[in-house]
Amino acid sequence: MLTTHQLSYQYTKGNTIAFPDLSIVEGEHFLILGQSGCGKTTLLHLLSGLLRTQKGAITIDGTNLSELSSKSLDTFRGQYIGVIFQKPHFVKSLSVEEHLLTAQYLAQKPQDRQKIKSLLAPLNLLSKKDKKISQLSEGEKQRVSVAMALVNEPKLILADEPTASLDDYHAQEVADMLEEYASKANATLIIVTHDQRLKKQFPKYLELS
Ligand SMILES: Nc1ncnc2c1ncn2[C@@H]1O[C@H](COP(=O)(O)OP(=O)(O)OP(=O)(O)O)[C@@H](O)[C@H]1O
Repeated sequence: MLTTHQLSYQYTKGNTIAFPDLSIVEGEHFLILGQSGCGKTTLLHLLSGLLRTQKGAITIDGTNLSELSSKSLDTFRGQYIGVIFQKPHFVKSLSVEEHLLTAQYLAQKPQDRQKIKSLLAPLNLLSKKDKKISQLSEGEKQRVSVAMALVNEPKLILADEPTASLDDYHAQEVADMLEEYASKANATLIIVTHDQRLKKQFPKYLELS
C-alpha cells in the first residue's frame, strides 16, 4: 500500500534527515515512534505530499508521489489520505459542524450532516457540534481534527501525535477510535508519535533515531 525507498529530506540550512525504508501493507496499523526533533512530522508531511520528495521515492497504491504535479498531488491527497496534524489549523469563527461540512465540500463530497453526527458521537463531541472552535478545550480541538481527517473516508490515515495533548483516558479513546475506523474501512493507519503509551496497542512499530 505504502512504500518508501531511500527517503531523505533537507531543510534549507538544516542537516539531512534520512528515513528507514517503509513497506506497509493495506489495512495495516503502524506506529512510528521517535524523540522530539528526529523527523516524525517531516516524514508525515512527505508521506502526505505536503512536502515534495527531494531524494528517494514514496509509492502509495502504485502511485509514485514524485511523478504527480502539485495540483494532482492535492487531488490525490483529498481522495485517499486523511491527515491529522500535530498543530491543526482551524477557522476560529466557524463551528465544529461547519469545519466538517467544509472538509466534505473541499473534497467534492456530498455534505452529509448525518455522517458528521455519527463521527462526532464516539469522539464525545456531539454536544459541541454547534460550538465555535474558540470555545473548545485543546483536547476537544484535537478530537475535531480527528473527525476532519476521517469525514471523507480516506484509505490512508496519517496521524501526527494524535494523542500527545490528551490525558490517558482521552488518548485511549482517540487511539481506539482511529483503530476502529481503520479496521471497519480497511484503511491503512500510520501514527507518528513520541507517545510511548501507544506501543502496547500497536504491535507493529518502528523507532526512528
Ligand atoms: N521548516 C523548517 N525549517 C528548518 N528546519 C526544520 C523545519 N521544520 C523542522 N526542521 C528541523 O528538522 C528536524 C526534524 O523536525 P520534525 O518537526 O520533523 O521533528 P519531530 O520528530 O516531528 O519533532 P517533534 O516531536 O518535536 O514535533 C528538526 O531538527 C527541526 O528543527
